[in-house]
Amino acid sequence: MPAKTAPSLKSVDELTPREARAEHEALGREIAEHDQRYYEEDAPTISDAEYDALRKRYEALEGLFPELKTSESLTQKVGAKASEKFAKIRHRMPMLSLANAFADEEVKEFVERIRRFLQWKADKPLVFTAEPKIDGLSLSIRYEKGKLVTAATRGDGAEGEDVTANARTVDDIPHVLKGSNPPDVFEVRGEVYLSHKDFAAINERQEAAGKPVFANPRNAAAGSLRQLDPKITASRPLCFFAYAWGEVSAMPADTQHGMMDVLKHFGFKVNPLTRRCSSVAEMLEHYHAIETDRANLGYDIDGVVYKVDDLNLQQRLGFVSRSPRWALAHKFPAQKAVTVLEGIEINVGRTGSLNPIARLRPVTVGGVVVSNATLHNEDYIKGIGGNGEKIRDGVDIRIGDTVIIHRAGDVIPKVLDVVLEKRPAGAKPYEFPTQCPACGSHAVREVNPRTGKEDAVRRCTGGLICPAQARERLKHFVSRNAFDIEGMGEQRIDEFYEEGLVQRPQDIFTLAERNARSLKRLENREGWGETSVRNLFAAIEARRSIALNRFIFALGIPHIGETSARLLARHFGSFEALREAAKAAADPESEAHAELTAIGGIGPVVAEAVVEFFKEEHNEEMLDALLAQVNVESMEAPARVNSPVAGKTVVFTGSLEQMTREEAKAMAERLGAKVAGSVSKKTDIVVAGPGAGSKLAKAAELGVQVMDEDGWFALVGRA
Ligand SMILES: NC(=O)c1ccc[n+]([C@@H]2O[C@H](COP(=O)([O-])OP(=O)(O)OC[C@H]3O[C@@H](n4cnc5c(N)ncnc54)[C@H](O)[C@@H]3O)[C@@H](O)[C@H]2O)c1
Ligand SMILES: [Zn+2]
Repeated sequence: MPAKTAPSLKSVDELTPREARAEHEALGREIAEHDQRYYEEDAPTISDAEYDALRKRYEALEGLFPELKTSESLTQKVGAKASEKFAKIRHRMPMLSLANAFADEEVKEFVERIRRFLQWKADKPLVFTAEPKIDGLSLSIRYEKGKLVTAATRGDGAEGEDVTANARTVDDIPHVLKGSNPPDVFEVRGEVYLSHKDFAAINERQEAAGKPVFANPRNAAAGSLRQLDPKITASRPLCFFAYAWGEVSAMPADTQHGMMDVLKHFGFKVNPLTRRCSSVAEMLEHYHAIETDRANLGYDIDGVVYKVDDLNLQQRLGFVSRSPRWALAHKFPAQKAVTVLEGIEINVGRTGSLNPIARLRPVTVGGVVVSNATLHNEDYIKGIGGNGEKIRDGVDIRIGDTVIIHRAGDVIPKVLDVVLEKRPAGAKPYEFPTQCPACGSHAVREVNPRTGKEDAVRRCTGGLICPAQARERLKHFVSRNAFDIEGMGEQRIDEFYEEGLVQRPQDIFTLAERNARSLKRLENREGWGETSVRNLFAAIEARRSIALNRFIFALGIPHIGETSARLLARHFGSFEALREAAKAAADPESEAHAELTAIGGIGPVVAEAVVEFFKEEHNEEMLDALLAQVNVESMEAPARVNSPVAGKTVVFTGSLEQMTREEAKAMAERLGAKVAGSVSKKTDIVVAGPGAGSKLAKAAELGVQVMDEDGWFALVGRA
């Protein structure tokens, strides 16, 4: 979090020049930090409305103290510098921002200003276009002789990021201009955005993969376009609306709306809600119509953009520092409403997170009836969350409270504040459940061993038996490095789960038997035949016997990846031994507990997860049923490996050329070494390939033995 500027209690005109300078400087720093998060990292920490308020104050300071307005001022700048991660493209015509307005009155002033500037007669109509302001990120696409040659983000307006390969994966962006006679050079500009539906799907996938979710569709769109790997961009269904242009060798129209028709002609989508207006009243009418329709559009917009229609007049009007004089963004007010919190429900996510949902007395916000809102997490309700995730210090949220809800562009509204004066007598602090409402298992907040901090999210420990998580867990269970059942992909699991055929892991192994008995036979499924069914059953049969490490990994115990599974398998040799030890280790004073935590490579977090897993009665039942179906192969008691690296800790760094990282790791482990991710005093050997950086430096500093790949092979042989 940036240092929050203490909100000055004084209005701008009460400040001394010194105070103004100090505040201007502090605000500038704060805004720059938000810009960095928003433009560079695609992860803002404050809402756009809050950001706009900071900007407004900053501009007001410069308005009254013009000496603060230097060329370094943020009022002179657009966006943020292009990221170093990308190649740069210099814009032949700068990509600018837009002046903002919030009140209807400001729209009137905007039109009057333009009339004065052009000395336009009072009774002569002046035409504007009014169109939705799409909340995405702008992109400039250059076509030469009708062919797409480059695509760049706005960056700081002068220079953007080269995202050509990524832009080519967007369906709405033609690779070749359609229609006839495109200008030799035609730079098309517009907005890349994501629909609400696709945004929700992307976040679901992010969550399922344990990756951070995006705050809103804009960030998700920006994060998706600004990828170093165009394949990732291609997997995200980005959309594009064209609404402007940069360099054009021969202008094909002389009005804004005429240019929209041209863009359409060349194969672009242009927004259908664009209107021509010839008075302020018409502009405002269209603004309010769009505002009312906003929730039904299926994508985020954050206002309406007015533009002078006549391109000659646009030319005459020109620019003021960072925005054209002929355009205005009329933003929608943040949408807030007051209602009563009637209850709190806990929704269990696909990865076991317990998500609190506010049940609200239905209330209309911006034309939409809202009856649910997110409460984020336990700490948010308690009023102790960090990271801006709290309403106000120490203010908790209780059932019966009168609350202020906020519906921003995002899809899920949130509870923003509590009206404490209206708290009913006897309202009690909310007790967050410690058991999963979906399966009854314990729900815990993990402690990050590195920071010692509790995770904000409470998670169900039910794993495979929790219906809320079952599908994801089943997918993991059959995945490549677990049971690896051919023909049981993610989609099949989804189908079988929905049809009630496979809901628990053991069901997979009774599928053939049940099929033989049932009338509802797999052979009768659409697109299936005897052969496909036979193949599936054969694939399942082939896995009735499984290696111990794979079996442990397949269980999906939190924090047990392949490596820990292998370590546990090697240490205990059989599943029964592991199970017994884990149960005995429930007593933290026990020998078994000491033994578990002493296994090399198994830290306290993993040990705790193992203990928790075997503590659950549901898991025990599932295991009994599963073990009645499959044979878990025992492992030889760990052979004392006799190799020059046995018992040593090895770190691989840099790019390896003779083996993959995984191979290297497997090899070292086979030879009895422990492979670590970072260099510490405990490290014995660092194997460094080309490009090794900080780890190499650290090794030198600690005096750790360093060798290259050849050195490694010389030491351990090519076995
Ligand atoms: N929350 C944060 O931390 C944070 C930080 C930085 C910026 N922001 C947000 O970004 C805004 C400033 O960004 P900005 O400089 O891009 O200005 P802007 O978003 O207010 O307006 C300019 C942009 O509007 C877009 N646009 C969408 N539809 C358009 C249309 N039909 N015609 C023309 N342009 C259209 C273009 O991409 C253009 O670059 C702030 O007002 C704030 O809302 C938020
Ligand atoms: Zn559960």
